[in-house]
Amino acid sequence: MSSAYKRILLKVSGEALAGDNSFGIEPPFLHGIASQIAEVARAGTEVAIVVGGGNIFRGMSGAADGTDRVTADLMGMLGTMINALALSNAISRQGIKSKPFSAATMPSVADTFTARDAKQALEDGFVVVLGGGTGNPFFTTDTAATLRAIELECDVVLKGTKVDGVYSADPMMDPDATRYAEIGYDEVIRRNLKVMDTAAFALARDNAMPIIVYALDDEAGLAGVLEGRGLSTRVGDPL
Ligand SMILES: Nc1ncnc2c1ncn2[C@@H]1O[C@H](COP(=O)(O)OP(=O)(O)OP(=O)(O)O)[C@@H](O)[C@H]1O
Ligand SMILES: O=c1ccn([C@@H]2O[C@H](COP(=O)(O)O)[C@@H](O)[C@H]2O)c(=O)[nH]1
Repeated sequence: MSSAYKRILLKVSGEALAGDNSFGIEPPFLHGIASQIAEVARAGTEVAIVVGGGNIFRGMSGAADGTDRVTADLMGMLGTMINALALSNAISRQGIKSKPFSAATMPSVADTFTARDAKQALEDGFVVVLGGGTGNPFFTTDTAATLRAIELECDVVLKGTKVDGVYSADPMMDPDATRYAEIGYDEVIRRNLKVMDTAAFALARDNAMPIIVYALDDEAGLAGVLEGRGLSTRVGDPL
């Protein structure tokens, strides 16, 4: 296997960890994703991961149910930490060194994220799994993924999710939606395509960080997507 990328930032959707359920972590899905990550790491690509938390708690829905937004977002960020611990452990069980970091200080749980320490861990051959999002309310793990990719000088963000790319409309809602093979940052923002939030796309644009959106259950797997096989959409400046 050969990949054009030396260091990648993989965003793993929290919802994908729940598999066919709407909540929690399903071990076969967790271990399937960990095995794809281990394959890529074994082949020499440095991998940093940001995990979402949609399978545990989303701040917006908590706030809609009456919890104040800041508290609800803190709960959401803690949810991503649960996923980060689970994924880091699953990667270690594949025989690949992995270290979780937390955006919030919780020393008995994980090292606190600093770009310096996370970069050092990557250079030492660890897959780093970054929980707690950006550490700030009113953000998402998509923005955290883009931010960390820039801080860690990654070559690309891979957004692994339930759909196989960016569509003209939400493909879960509109069966006539069509997939883009490639789309520019400004167009994805102008068309308000919701596969990632606008803040994440704007940060990526301003720092020329390319994003590849693909389905975590793509047959080609993460390794194949990195080699340009499988279905995906590249968001970025025209090649
Ligand atoms: N134009 C679009 N193209 C593709 N997907 C879209 C589009 N608009 C909305 N979506 C939806 O965006 C979803 C992916 O984003 P979402 O933020 O919900 O998930 P995630 O960030 O991967 O999950 P989590 O919050 O659990 O980590 C897809 O499942 C899809 O239904
Ligand atoms: O930087 C961040 C990242 C996340 N949150 C909260 O966590 C949940 C889960 O994250 P998803 O990106 O939706 O998977 C999110 O709904 C926010 O409530 C945050 O506050 N700040």
